[in-house]
Amino acid sequence: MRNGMEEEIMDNVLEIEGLKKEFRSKVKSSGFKGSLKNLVRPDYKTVRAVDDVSFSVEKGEITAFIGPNGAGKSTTIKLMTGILYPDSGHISVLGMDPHRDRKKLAYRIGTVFGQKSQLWYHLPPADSFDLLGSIYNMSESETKKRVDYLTEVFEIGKFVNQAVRKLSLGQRIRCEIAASLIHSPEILFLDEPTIGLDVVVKQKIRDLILRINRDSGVTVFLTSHDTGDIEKICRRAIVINEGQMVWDGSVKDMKYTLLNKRIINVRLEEPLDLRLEGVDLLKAKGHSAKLEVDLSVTSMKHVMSELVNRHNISDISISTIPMEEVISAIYEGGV
Ligand SMILES: Nc1ncnc2c1ncn2[C@@H]1O[C@H](COP(=O)(O)OP(=O)(O)OP(=O)(O)O)[C@@H](O)[C@H]1O
Repeated sequence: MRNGMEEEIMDNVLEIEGLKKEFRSKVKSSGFKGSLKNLVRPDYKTVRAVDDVSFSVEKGEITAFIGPNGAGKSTTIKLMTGILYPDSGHISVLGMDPHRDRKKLAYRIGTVFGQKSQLWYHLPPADSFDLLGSIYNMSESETKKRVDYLTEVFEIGKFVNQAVRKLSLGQRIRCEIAASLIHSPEILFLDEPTIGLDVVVKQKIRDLILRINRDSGVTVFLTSHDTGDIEKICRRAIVINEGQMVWDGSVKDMKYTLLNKRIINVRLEEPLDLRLEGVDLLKAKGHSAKLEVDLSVTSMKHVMSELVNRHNISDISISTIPMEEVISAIYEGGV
């Protein structure tokens, strides 16, 4: 019988410990002399793309992996999917070493990389699905059953028999995600799944990710620069900057506790007259105003009672700081 400790370990589908990866690349000098030097005696620089990253992910979690451009997200995903080998540290994906067990792992994970399609461009997605089924050694009937299910869930029946090149981006992404799920993977790595899509299609993709997570318990590890993806589908966020982890916790905590600020939008029966420590006036127009309250300096109770004492309020709303600002503050090291 397994003890509690083993149980815990079994529940982690991803385990990363002290992960490091450096790249050495040529430094390009400009001008004629520089070009000659590049050829004869090039200078090299070392970039520490992933610098001592550690985290674990439980089965069924949907995690956002975020960070500014060049932070090390793609490199970490490439290390977890066995495309790259780490300089040091330990990675276990579904109990396997991704680099050593790369082929075995491919049967159990799905990947959608924004720029790299797994669908054959001139073929209809339906044909790619069949081909993928045979690549994953699935029987014809197994593939058919799975494709029928995914076609229904992803609502792609109307265009699944049209060549990929004729599909809109939103239609193609739906087919890409369906393709990544043909072999019923246990972990799905999604790199920028909603990039370039309109708001309606973005929402559709988010709903689909949630649905497949709920229906099959697939673990989702997602990178995105879109705060909507993070807020609407992820409960947890891991933030990386310059190769180092700067946050690992719930998305809710990021908003509520990390930046201890609130926004008050208020409409009054007269222009605002309020000067309080810890309260910044962000915008004022006529009888309306937008205030930012720093809860580490003052309390909401105090600000509200001052407002009520001094003014006749027609309308008021209190909200948290927009996610974009929370994330920028983390990136800039402001929290
Ligand atoms: N093959 C490579 N050779 C040299 N440097 C590399 C290589 N791949 C990545 N890097 C460098 O490693 C750092 C991390 O890159 P990475 O692609 O992992 O960032 P990212 O967080 O995925 O960025 P983005 O959001 O722009 O995709 C960057 O400085 C990048 O230039």
